Amino acid sequence: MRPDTGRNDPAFEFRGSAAWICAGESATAVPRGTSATLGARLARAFDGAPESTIVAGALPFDLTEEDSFWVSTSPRIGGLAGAAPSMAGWTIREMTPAAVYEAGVARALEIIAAGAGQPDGLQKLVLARRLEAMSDREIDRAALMDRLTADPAATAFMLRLPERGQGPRYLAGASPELLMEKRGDRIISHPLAGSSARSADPHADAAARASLAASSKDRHEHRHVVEFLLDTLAPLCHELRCPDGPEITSTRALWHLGTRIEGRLRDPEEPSALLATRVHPTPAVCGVPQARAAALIPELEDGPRGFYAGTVGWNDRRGDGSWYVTIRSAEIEGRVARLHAGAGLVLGSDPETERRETATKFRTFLSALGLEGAELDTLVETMEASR
Ligand SMILES: C=C(O[C@@H]1C=C(C(=O)O)C=C[C@H]1O)C(=O)O
Repeated sequence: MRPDTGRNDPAFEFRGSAAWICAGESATAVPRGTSATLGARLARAFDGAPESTIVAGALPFDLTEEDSFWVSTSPRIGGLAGAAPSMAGWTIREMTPAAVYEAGVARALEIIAAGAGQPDGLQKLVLARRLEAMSDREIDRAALMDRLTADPAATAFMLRLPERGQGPRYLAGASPELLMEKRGDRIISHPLAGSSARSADPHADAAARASLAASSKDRHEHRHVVEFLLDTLAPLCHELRCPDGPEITSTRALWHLGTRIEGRLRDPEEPSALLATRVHPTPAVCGVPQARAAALIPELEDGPRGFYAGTVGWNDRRGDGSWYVTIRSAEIEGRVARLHAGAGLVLGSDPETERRETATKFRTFLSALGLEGAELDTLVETMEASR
């Protein structure tokens, strides 16, 4: 059953495994700007607004580019969703051919190898590739949102973006990664890094889980993210804790290494949207050192990330809210969905394995588009096999 969100096309909508929140009738756009002015724009949006007001939005990967925010004075909030109507008729184009992606990975690995042992050498880089899915009809966003909700391990989102002249544009996805949640003075971040494809065969699935748990390469990849978050959050918190090592978490398509980090803020007044900008971009989507990685990404990728690998979320009057890493996502414009997927590279990564990982990561959104079963398996296998 679909949640009764009151309207068919809200400016924003988030659905988790147990609750949903979406814009009411009165959503208006927050004036656009970059993260440098976000605090002031949030304050203005909440100034004199009713208690129930919520601001929701998306921050791009590159925080010097403009974000996209909505304010709703009468958001609708409720308990659970469900079901998945079917969709059909897709043409898929790999915008980043396998060979181009692998060449980018190989180049990044050379840079990592050349910097090994040097204090400011590149240690980790997340490289993404692109895919376009074109439907033979206008994409049914309500059906898509229902299908994105199918995985209880992820939070589904659909958010209207500024138009670019080809009609309404949306950011949609099912993110399994919590960047920042704030309730009062308590914060949680649950980074993921280190991945392995799941399998329909229970034995193969258990083996994939076990080999991820034992993989020192993946643990190394993961440790970068946790260390970055602990270092960034430490000055903001008077209490900060996390388990000694990562746990295994999963979505329907992937096993991941994950670590739940919890803290108590020194300044509980700081809005969750701004806390999200402080920790973004983590090495789960960028790299180490951060500035070096952020400069290399546009050089080594074959197109701009836009809102991919940024963050989406919402923020209420008290500053409480939840922000998710914009992955397993796409931009939707008319009949076209533009997908991105990336993989973290460290010393010891292999270009072909990383390319396979991106194919698996595309699976989440492609299955939400209605591609499933043998059709989806064949598509992902072709992507894995193509050269
Ligand atoms: C970059 C993506 O995912 C991120 C990278 C991961 C990895 O490299 O193992 C795992 C989870 C995410 O933090 C993506 O899905 O596009």
